[in-house]
Amino acid sequence: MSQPLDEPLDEPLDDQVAAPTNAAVATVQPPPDRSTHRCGYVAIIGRPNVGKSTLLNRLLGQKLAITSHKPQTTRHSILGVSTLTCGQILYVDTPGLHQRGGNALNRYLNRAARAILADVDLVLFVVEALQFSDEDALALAEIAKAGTPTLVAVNKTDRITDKSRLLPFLQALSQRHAFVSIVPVSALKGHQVEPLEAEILAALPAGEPLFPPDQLTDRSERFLAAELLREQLMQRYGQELPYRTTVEIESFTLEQTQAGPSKGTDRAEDPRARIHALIWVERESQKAIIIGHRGEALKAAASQARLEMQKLFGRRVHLEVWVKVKDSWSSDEAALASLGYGEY
Ligand SMILES: Nc1nc2c(ncn2[C@@H]2O[C@H](COP(=O)(O)OP(=O)(O)OP(=O)(O)O)[C@@H](O)[C@H]2O)c(=O)[nH]1
Repeated sequence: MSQPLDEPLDEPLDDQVAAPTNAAVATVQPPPDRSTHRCGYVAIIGRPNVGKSTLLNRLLGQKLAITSHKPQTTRHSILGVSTLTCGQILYVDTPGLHQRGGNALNRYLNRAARAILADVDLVLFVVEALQFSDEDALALAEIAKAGTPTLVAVNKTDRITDKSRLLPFLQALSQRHAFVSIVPVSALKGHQVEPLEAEILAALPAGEPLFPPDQLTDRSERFLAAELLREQLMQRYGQELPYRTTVEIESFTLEQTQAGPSKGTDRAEDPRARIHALIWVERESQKAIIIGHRGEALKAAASQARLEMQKLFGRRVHLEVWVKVKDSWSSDEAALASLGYGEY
């Protein structure tokens, strides 16, 4: 059984729609010598909810990774490409390392984070100012095991009114591991992000760019569409329900909205994306909650997701969303693999 939306969610294109460009360009002064051009992979690691995805979006200068106030929003690693005048930084956002290793999804998330740690040039370890929990210690233990050079971003400094409290925290942190450096930041407010970026760049090996300068990610629009819909589920529904859901893009096609070039230009209009998405839940009762009274809840979520997709893709989007029940998808390894959680 599936539930379509009453009406298509196809509204006029927002004037603010921007193509995915890399707005972080030229935040660091280029060194005169071209041979110092740097390029490398940086894994963003930390416990759930510490602000990894928010920091990645800030470093990229635009939203790529989804965020919410709930822990474990990130389930897939995602590559964000930041092309600067004197280097290219390839950020890998990872699912938060966590202790609750219980079900198949959690085991998958930990495996994913560990595999990435061993395979990058630099680790950006994100912790929260004045907080160092058992989960942070667990993440640091994994980092130490991998032996990769590590820089720390001490995030959420905007929450600390008495900044003098930070110094002893930073000193204690420096005793825990031989970090390359420790930089206090606020990903939310954008404080100290440029000095952090300069430190990251300086710690990368010399090398030519691996991606074209206008490429923001290696992930497809299809993948990003699923993530943007899942973000709405994380942000809008109760504490537990989002963890019992996942999103699958059943079809993603591009259709030309006009036969020839747009009026007054010699360029054909960008093709519109036509997306059919499935939201998988584990029980009929969850399906009813996702859909809401007369479909209002689902319609609001899908409508916002569609606007976010248009912003990221820089093209019009027609989105149809259906909700289906798949029993215990999150605890079954085979079901996980069928939903795209099979890389690690
Ligand atoms: N006050 C404050 N809040 C922040 C900051 N950075 C992130 N947050 C908030 O912290 C919450 C979690 O942020 P995310 O970026 O989703 O965290 P994450 O580490 O990617 O989370 P996981 O997906 O669980 O791994 C969100 O509500 C953010 O708005 C910050 O610098 N200051």
